[in-house]
Amino acid sequence: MVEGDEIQPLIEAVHEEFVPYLGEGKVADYIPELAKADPRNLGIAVATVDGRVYSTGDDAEPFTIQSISKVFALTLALGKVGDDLWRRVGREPSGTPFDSIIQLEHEHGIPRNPFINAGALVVSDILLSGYQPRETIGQILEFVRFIANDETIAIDPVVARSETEHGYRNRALANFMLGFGNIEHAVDLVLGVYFHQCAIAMDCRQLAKAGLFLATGGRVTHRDTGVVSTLRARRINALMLTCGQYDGSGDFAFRVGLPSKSGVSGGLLAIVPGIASVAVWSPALNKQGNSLVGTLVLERLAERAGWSIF
Ligand SMILES: NC(=O)CC[C@H](N)C(=O)O
Repeated sequence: MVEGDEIQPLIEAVHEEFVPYLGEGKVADYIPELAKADPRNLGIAVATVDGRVYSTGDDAEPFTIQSISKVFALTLALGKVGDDLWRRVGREPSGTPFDSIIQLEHEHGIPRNPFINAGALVVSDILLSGYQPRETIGQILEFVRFIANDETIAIDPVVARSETEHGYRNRALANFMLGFGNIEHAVDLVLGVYFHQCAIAMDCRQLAKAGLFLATGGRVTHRDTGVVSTLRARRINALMLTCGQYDGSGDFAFRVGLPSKSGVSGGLLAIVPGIASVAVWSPALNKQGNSLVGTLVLERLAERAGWSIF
């Protein structure tokens, strides 16, 4: 298994190997601001459990983390309400696209899992309980800054506004679940929280550091403290493996073999339990709405480093 100083030359080699593929796939355009992304960007960062960070390519370029934020919002919500959360959200892969509404009618407004949009909207609704949207957004941002040990992480207001103006499907999902009694706050407030968490901007190094608590069994490396219990960290990893790539989760587990979460801006976070947290960013997407080159990079990296949970 590749470790320590062997990681930097490895990620540089994998970066070089996949530069010729940049431009394949399609940048998301249903949020107009995301359509401006350059499909030729590729950044890779690896944060190891000993606190070191290795990175290459466009590793210092911030991008909005979009659905990767669902991991952090879920962690925060589990901290607030514990296993009660699972009365309102399931834990099964959906086998449908991230913004699908189809299962919600059959399943009475209970989303399949917290990583599809419907599930994340319920998580936002849970986080809103007892707080104003501004406070809730502040709590999510503070949590991300804490786990990444980086106070400079911020929300991109232009992307948040762009999605607020065009988030028709998310509005439909929230209203539909409100009709089933599985949304408790006004839809605009829930969407406000959700769109702002999706617009948290980070570069690959910051994202890899933010995910590290899932590789350490729940501990942050910069302070001698736990964020979640080891059991909860394992369970979040289990959900990332089964649901983190939407209807591409099975193929991702087959090819990469690591718990992961994707975002429609082309970011990917993958966890190597006990070893590292890996962030890859390349904006052009595959059919499932996950980074096309990012997935290939993770597949090669996991293979060459000998990283797999299996
Ligand atoms: N897959 C994603 O990253 C989706 C996030 C995006 N903000 C949306 O709700 O559509």
